[in-house]
Amino acid sequence: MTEQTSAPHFWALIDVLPLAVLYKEQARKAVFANQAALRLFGLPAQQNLLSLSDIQQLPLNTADSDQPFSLLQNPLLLALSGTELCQPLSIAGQKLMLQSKVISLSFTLHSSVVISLCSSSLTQQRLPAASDSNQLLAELQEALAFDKLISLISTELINVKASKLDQHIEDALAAVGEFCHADRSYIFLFNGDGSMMSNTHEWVREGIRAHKDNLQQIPQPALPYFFNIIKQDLVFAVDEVAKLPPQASAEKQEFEAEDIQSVLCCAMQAEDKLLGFVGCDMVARQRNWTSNDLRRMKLVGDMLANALQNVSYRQSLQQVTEQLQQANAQLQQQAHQDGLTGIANRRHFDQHLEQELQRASRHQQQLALLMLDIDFFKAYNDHYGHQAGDQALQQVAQLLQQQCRRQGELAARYGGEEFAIILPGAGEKECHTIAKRIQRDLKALAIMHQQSAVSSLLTLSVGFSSIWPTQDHSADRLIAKADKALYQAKAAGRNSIYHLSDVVTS
Ligand SMILES: Nc1nc2c(ncn2[C@@H]2O[C@H](COP(=O)(O)OP(=O)(O)OP(=O)(O)O)[C@@H](O)[C@H]2O)c(=O)[nH]1
Repeated sequence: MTEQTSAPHFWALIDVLPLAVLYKEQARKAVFANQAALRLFGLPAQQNLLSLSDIQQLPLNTADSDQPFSLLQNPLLLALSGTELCQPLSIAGQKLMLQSKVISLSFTLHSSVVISLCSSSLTQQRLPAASDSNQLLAELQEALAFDKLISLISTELINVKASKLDQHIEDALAAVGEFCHADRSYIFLFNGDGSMMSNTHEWVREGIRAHKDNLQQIPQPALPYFFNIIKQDLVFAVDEVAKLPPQASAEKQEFEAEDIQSVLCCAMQAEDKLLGFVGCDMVARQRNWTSNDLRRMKLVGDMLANALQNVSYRQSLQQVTEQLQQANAQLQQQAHQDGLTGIANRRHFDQHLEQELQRASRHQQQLALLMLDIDFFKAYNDHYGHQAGDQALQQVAQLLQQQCRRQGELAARYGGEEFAIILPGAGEKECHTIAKRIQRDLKALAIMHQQSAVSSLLTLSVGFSSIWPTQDHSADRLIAKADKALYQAKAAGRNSIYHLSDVVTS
């Protein structure tokens, strides 16, 4: 017995009652049967914990025709799923009355179902009349239909996409509105600190006025009684708005302005956080809310709260993922970029040259490398200052970048005032043309250099090498070749273009 409850005294008492009792905490699977129930079903005294499949096997027949119940109409299963019943039936020819109640006991976290089976003669006066039986049947069918619909919607809601959430919420609101015979059902969500609420979704019966648009950002002081009750009790149930207490005058005024006669709201909580509430109104007539209405509303509230929470988790996860991806891309770019000039840095240059060498070797294409160095740059720095030197480096870098228009072409800062350009597919003639164009464009920028020995403007020297790469070619060899040509251009007087030993002065 200790398996299904933390209150053994309570069970010791129930166990010896002469009345047959079945008990199930809603969060647990097993159903506890007391001694009288076991005797009634002809089960051994020790088998006081029954599974749902044990329950299905019990010899239960209809009261009038002694036929076994179909699965969907089995009153024990209906009662255990939370439908409150008062129904005649027969067990082994004995006429009995089944009564079930959903209750909350202080020592259990969840509500529980208590089912009693007693001789129908004891409850003769409470037996339903023929018309009541039809009513009972209609209620049962409705309860069943509601449970089916809700389990369908909740299955859909488990992994609902943000784009489909609104549709599913509206379906759930329509279901709860219909099954609670309400005229309007809705969801309100609280803002971050719970000081304001807004109507986010609404369902209205045909002919009933919608109010959603007028119910946005309602502050707590506007409806203080309602805010307090829903936050403290998690349920706000009013059968007759006219009978609201004096301290609820603001609420009464608001409800009357919306022609509301009865209201039922249940909090939506996720992980102990109050997200908002789901509720419904009676407009055309007044209604005394039943425990079934409350159960349905709670069920829908829990379901929607979970769905809203899941979608919000997934959205924030997606947001964080996107931020991380952006930060990663930025880091990646920074790792490949020269801080001063913004063009490729030496690390990027090395990787790119290696890739292009392999590609050129695979496709048997030429690959050219230009090395470019500003002339008399120390003198420029000394004369115009380091900051002006930085600006000149940036201008040159931009100019070189503009030369790289085709796929695979890359301009990089090789180090200090030395730059490099990788030109896949370029032969000597093309390299020379590009080098000339660079010198011409630099001249057009007209960066003054009074201390230069070759010109009054900033100039640069170029060395290049163009090869047909094979497996044996290494990046180091290509760089060494272009660098040697650059050295020769410098030695030959600067502001020159050199291709190994062939000097072509500008
Ligand atoms: N402003 C600035 N100057 C730099 C930077 N990196 C290197 N330099 C300077 O570039 C100058 C290079 O001087 P050298 O290697 O003597 O060459 P040079 O004066 O250009 O002479 P040649 O190359 O022979 O024409 C040095 O004064 C460095 O301080 C930089 O990021 N900013």
